[in-house]
Amino acid sequence: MALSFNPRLVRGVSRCHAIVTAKMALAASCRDFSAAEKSTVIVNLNDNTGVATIQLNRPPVNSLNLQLLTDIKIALDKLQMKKDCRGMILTSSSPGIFCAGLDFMEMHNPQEGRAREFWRSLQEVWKMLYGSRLATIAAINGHSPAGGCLLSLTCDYRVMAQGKFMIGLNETLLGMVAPFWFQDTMTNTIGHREAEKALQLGLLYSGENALNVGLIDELVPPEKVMQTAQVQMQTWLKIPDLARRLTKEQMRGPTLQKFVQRQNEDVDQIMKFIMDSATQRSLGIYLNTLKHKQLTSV
Ligand SMILES: CC/C=C\C/C=C\C/C=C\C=C\CC(=O)SCCNC(=O)CCNC(=O)[C@H](O)C(C)(C)COP(=O)(O)OP(=O)(O)OC[C@H]1O[C@@H](n2cnc3c(N)ncnc32)[C@H](O)[C@@H]1OP(=O)(O)O
Repeated sequence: MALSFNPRLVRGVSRCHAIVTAKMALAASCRDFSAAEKSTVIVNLNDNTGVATIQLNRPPVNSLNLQLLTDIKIALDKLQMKKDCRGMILTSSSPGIFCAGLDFMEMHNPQEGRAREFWRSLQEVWKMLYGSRLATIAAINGHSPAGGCLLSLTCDYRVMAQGKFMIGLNETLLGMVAPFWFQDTMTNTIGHREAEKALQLGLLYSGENALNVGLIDELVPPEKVMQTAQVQMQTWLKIPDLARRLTKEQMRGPTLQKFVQRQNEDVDQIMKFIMDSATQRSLGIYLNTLKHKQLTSV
């Protein structure tokens, strides 16, 4: 079985059971494309529809560490090389949490070499997703702060689960500045004025408010998130691939070009920032706040 769990992190047997059940249900018409035995993603491609699903599978919160980023990249590489794959739905195997953003363990007192590799992997995953030839839909089945929000923003369409879930780029709450390409992705989605507020205040939106500002496209009951994403995917796949893809390239091209020009500079800036003792102090304070559950949404 292609699942590996750290028992300390798994909250109950029911979650494990749900994943196994979901895998069995998909097995009939789908091929398993998971990167490796211990992969932190579950990947399936439905041969009939040409639609793939990538499930983030790193309990308890799918925080993005080097391994998860690497596995996402491998999965995307494989899918994009398959001619018959036309669409991809990005979701989580842990209902209630889409993705908690970057793994604090990669950010808190890191080794510089590892930190560089980590940041380059994040850049690579963003670039691949934002420029993907596939039609992409985020099925946001839970909380989606910071890097989780960024992942969903790379997709062409976002469906989110109703409930007490939060989504947004909350970097300033951590005493951090969302890099320019996080900011650009946000601005391209919700417009300059709303992004200015969202980014400076580190706003975490409720589903309703995210819908109001255009951060997500649909808000549905949790059990309907996947189904809604699949129905929506049919709309995107009705459009001839080449026309849709070239339009996406033209719309996103300037953002991607700006990114490529400044990619190395971005790594250097992030390294300077993350290796600084004041940053680490402020991150330590945030981690302490997190333990006491003071995060709220607007
Ligand atoms: C090398 C480069 C490094 C840094 C780059 C520097 C600068 C760039 C600028 C900024 C970029 C930032 C992008 C980010 O993504 S930063 C991450 C921001 N994420 C958050 O603020 C989310 C924090 N988490 C939460 O709010 C909640 O956990 C939740 C809402 C997602 C889920 O709440 P729950 O109540 O369901 O679960 P918890 O009990 O809170 O968590 C369970 C468990 O998981 C741990 N955890 C949560 N989030 C993270 C995380 N991001 N990384 C690692 N671990 C995380 C949490 O501590 C709990 O652990 P324990 O069970 O207590 O051991």
